[in-house]
Amino acid sequence: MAAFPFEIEATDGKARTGVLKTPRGDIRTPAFMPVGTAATVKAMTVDQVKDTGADIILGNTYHLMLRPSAERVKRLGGLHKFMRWDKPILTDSGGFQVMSLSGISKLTEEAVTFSSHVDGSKHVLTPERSIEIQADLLGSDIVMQLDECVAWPAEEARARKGMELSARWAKRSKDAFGTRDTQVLFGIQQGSTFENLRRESSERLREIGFDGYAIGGLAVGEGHQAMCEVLDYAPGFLPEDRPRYLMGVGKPIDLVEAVARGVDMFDCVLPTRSGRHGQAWTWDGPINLKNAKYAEDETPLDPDSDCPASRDYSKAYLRHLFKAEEILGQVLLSWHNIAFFQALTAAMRAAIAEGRFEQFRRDFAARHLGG
Ligand SMILES: CN(C)CCSCc1cc(N)cc2c(=O)[nH]c(N)nc12
Repeated sequence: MAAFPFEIEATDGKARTGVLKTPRGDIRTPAFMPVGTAATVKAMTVDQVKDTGADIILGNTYHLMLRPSAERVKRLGGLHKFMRWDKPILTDSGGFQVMSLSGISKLTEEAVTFSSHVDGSKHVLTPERSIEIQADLLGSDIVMQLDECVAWPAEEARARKGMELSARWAKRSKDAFGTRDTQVLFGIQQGSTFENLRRESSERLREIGFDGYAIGGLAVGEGHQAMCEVLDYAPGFLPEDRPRYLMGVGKPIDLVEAVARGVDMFDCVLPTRSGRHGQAWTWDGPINLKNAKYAEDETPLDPDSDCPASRDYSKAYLRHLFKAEEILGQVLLSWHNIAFFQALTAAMRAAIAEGRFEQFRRDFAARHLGG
């Protein structure tokens, strides 16, 4: 019996909508998880994040083990208490961030060893240590196995090596995690853009058995088209009665097209990172608020939104804040963008429940990409 029941309430084609029930609260799927890398969703308070409708946020093993250290977070009561977020948290296992953020790093069968991008200190991350950090020290609700995300493009032989290492680390992660009744462990499918490798990765993960399955190795530069081609088959290799989490994705159109192919959960830094740089995501596509055409535009980003950042502030004021490099601009636009991503997943959940997802998918693309 899985520790977290996953109840699929409706399907429409390959799209599903449901609820992942956890001790800290229900996660409505399709779900977008705001990224809270260093124990904060950047530029937002936890109350603002909650206000957007987010049911779960992401934390990061890599960042928190370096600063303030996982042991200190533990001494301070764990990640939920430390950052005052009492709903579910999913933590990534750290390997991906090591390869993309740290200085010198070495990857062997045993571990990833690397130097901190913060102070150059040396660190070792094994599947066992990553589980200890996530499950015992940070206290996250959804724990990710340690994996190797192979860079794109990859030769098949290289992709196979990474997939096989990740599968061996999946077993070590599961053995280290053991059985727990208030936390769950997700395996991560690898295999780059090779169907046979993705199938084999999935078979190995299913043999080991996980409470949920992530699709890794995408959103690494392959582009929307190539990602969708992998998603035409990759989700279907995973158990249909467990959540499927597409890591690091993505733009609004990526979420819609991935939901159409059977994905349930997403995380991406895009809404917060682009918000800090003046890009607002809307039903009509992204807009750059620094553009002079908004200088005296008194309309809000979305008058129909229940998010104050979307409903109550004029584009002219938001543009002013960015031109003046006022911190409030970054706060309001991060808040608006996260609220938009939550409104998008809520609209998809409703469309699937009402059997009209294909129409939603067509209408969204026409309006959002229409230009
Ligand atoms: C804040 N987020 C960007 C971090 C969580 S998602 C990071 C992340 C992104 C992508 N694209 C691929 C992978 C992957 O293959 N494996 C792991 N462990 N993490 C991944």
